[in-house]
Amino acid sequence: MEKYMTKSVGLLDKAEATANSMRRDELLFSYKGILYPTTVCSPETFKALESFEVRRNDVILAGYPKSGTNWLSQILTDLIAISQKKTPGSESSVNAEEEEEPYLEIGDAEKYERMTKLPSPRLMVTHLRPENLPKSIFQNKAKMLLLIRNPKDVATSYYHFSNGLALLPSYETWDDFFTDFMTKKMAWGCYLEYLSEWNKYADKENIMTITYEEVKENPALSVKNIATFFGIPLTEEQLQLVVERSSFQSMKKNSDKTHGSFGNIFFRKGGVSDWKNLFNEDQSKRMDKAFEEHIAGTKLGKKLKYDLYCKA
Ligand SMILES: Nc1ncnc2c1ncn2[C@@H]1O[C@H](COP(=O)(O)OS(=O)(=O)O)[C@@H](OP(=O)(O)O)[C@H]1O
Repeated sequence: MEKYMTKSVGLLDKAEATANSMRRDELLFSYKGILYPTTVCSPETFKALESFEVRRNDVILAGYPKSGTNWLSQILTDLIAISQKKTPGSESSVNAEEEEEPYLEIGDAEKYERMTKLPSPRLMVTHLRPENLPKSIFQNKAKMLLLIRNPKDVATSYYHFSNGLALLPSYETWDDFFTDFMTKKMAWGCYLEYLSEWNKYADKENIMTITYEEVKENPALSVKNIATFFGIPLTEEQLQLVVERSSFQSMKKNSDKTHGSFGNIFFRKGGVSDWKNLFNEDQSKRMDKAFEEHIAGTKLGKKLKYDLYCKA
């Protein structure tokens, strides 16, 4: 059997090879009204996920695609290592035997059985909407970090990602992508609906919401707050180490180890406001209107500071 540096890279490599021989209209399938990539998700896995038992001390990161989940996942991995008295990034902090694809809904249906053998705390990442997560997450009150990002940058990042990977439908023009983004044709569903659904959970005490923009603005304070939420004490030195290792430059530099040949696709620009290079005035107004209608007045809507990050 081939050996990959991480399970995720192996899975992605295979998915890309399969996707290369598929027609564009075969790349996504619909499950309970939401589209997902055929090469990495399946109805069997979704079915098996329903009865997965989440433990109270599992660490869960939820975020729509392109909201910075790889970034926050790196921060959480290091914080978990620290909580286990290991040095982040050291050989002893990684146990390849115990590794499982961290994205909950990605992989084969047997993964949940394998995960029952993993020690606590298990880190899980998901792009799913809350109603499609296993009920045990909410019943067992596992702590969850909900990551959100301004919708214009999410769309921009998603556009480049769709054209960078074979497993997602690619687009000849940004205009075509924008139309699909606004009409619910994205893998993992419509982002504004995602925000609206998660907003129903935003007041729960076991959920902490954080924005991509606030982590970018003040990474040290963000890491500190995340550690406090998960009950992980940190020395100043450990805090600096986590911040340093999770900077865009460090992660991009290290990406040949973590993401193989996909590094440049997952770590593209890592900034705020790149949307200004793609959106025309009309598209910008259309997003403003949709945001105003569906999200602006909600708790998550306010947290996104839309006027600051999405208006010229
Ligand atoms: N360390 C760090 N700092 C700042 N920004 C970062 C970092 N790591 C990843 N990124 C940016 O996050 C975007 C990808 O989001 P995801 O990781 O959620 O993508 S994925 O859906 O899991 O593929 C994508 O955003 P864009 O650069 O705007 O495309 C990544 O570059």
